[in-house]
Amino acid sequence: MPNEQLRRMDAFTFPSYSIDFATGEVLFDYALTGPDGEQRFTEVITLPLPSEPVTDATAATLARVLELLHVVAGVSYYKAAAPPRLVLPAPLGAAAVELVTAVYTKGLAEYAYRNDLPYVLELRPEVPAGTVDPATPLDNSDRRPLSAVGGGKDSIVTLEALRRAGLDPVPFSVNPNHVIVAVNEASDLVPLAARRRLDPVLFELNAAGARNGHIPVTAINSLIAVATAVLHGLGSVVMSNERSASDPNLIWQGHEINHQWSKGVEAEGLLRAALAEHAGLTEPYFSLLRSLSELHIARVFAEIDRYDAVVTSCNAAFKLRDASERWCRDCPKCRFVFLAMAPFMPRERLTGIFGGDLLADESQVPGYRELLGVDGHKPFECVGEVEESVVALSLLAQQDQWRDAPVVRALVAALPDTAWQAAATSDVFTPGGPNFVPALYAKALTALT
Ligand SMILES: CC(=O)N[C@H]1[C@@H](OP(=O)(O)OP(=O)(O)OC[C@H]2O[C@@H](n3ccc(=O)[nH]c3=O)[C@H](O)[C@@H]2O)O[C@H](CO)[C@@H](O)[C@@H]1O[C@H](C)C(=O)N[C@@H](C)C(=O)N[C@@H](CCC(=O)O)C(=O)O
Ligand SMILES: Nc1ncnc2c1ncn2[C@@H]1O[C@H](COP(=O)(O)OP(=O)(O)OP(=O)(O)O)[C@@H](O)[C@H]1O
Repeated sequence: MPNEQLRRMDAFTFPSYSIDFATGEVLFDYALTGPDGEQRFTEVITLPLPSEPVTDATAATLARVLELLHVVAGVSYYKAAAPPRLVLPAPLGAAAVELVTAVYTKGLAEYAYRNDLPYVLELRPEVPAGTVDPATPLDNSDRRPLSAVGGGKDSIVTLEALRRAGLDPVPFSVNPNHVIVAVNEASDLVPLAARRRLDPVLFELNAAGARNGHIPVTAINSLIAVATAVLHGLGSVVMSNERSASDPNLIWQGHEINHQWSKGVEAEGLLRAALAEHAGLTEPYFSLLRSLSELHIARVFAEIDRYDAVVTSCNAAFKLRDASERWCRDCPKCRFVFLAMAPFMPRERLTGIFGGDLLADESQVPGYRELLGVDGHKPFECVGEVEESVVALSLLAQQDQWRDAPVVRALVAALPDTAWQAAATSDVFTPGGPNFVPALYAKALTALT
């Protein structure tokens, strides 16, 4: 469909969804509609099947989770045109509507900002009139947790915290690539995996110049994880989203623009409330690392060495096409994670993990200046706060192994006195902020930190 026609689309709808219990295949249909006709999409998600037959009660709860996932996963296709109307397929309760509204506004805020589409920040879904039958309550909170694994340091810390506390986690990933497979192998735990296939038509539209941009992928992966946990009779889905994920990159048109919005604590609360209301799940989902800073997580990770040969936090390794093998060593996330780990491990170990020494490479200085708040705003990436980078740098400046590294010297010279004063009183190693971690799990984290 030509781009001009896409731009004239006036509504995004959700025609149908279905699940096949023989294959685990879930089909989600979407449509962009407008004066020139419609553009249909089908996303396919394949859930891992349990060995036991699925009971009616499980199928009913699963259907409720999939109803939420159908609507949330639509963001990938909505964004190809960003029409003014978002027309939901069925009545929803207040908490579910709040989640959906936030996913399409706050979750698409970076996309709205980069494409200069301020109305997306104000989008309100049209909800069909009617009531929703109350969900049957399901309390699986005493079952084995499903631990989402993204291949990076954060989910490794969570997996190890749960394992060491005897909680017997089941690693789980959506579309595990070779990095995630290697992390799971290093863990010696038996993982579950779901497959997610975006409609190839989306890539054709992208190539032809359709609107494109960042989407709240963690909200989608999280609901796929909850669906898998329900299907397998497992307990809570445990995420590894850190404190700083809740902090915005910038303010635009009076709205917070946060690249990591669906990793933040607001999204976590909305998802939990929607799952409780719509699916009856009492303890479905939380982030174990919510109260920790990235720097704190890096310090904990340094105590664990069984994943050194495989851990990869760089997003370039997770692209659908032309992915890097492991760390690309030239993006904000590589720079930040290198800086965050450096104070807590021998230089040789760190350069072994990354395949190179970023603090020896002066071409990295401009990127590090952004992370340290000297230039520009916090990059649109999964990186910690400026304060965390400054604290890491101040620790490096005190260590013989790093003090004379060219990048460390250049950055120490670039930072104003005020930044050092802020670092000196920083609370980055003091857990804090709101979280939803149940008491049993909080103990698992405390034991590791
Ligand atoms: C790997 C990555 O960072 N991808 C972002 C990148 O996409 P790119 O085109 O370079 O590569 P692909 O990921 O292979 O995607 C191809 C196109 O497919 C569409 N798409 C992909 C996944 C999806 O769920 N829905 C989609 O519509 C999209 O049109 C792509 O062009 O740039 C894109 C545009 O800015 C980003 O949307 C891609 O981000 C992925 C969705 C992704 O998985 N990103 C995570 C690594 C990520 O950014 N995580 C955040 C958490 C953000 C959150 O709130 O959840 C983080 O770690 O901070
Ligand atoms: N493919 C995936 N399948 C399931 N969960 C995922 C996937 N990718 C990321 N996640 C989860 O989403 C959350 C955010 O991902 P993120 O990439 O920030 O974390 P990570 O890979 O654990 O660590 P790092 O921040 O070091 O990259 C984490 O809880 C992670 O486990």
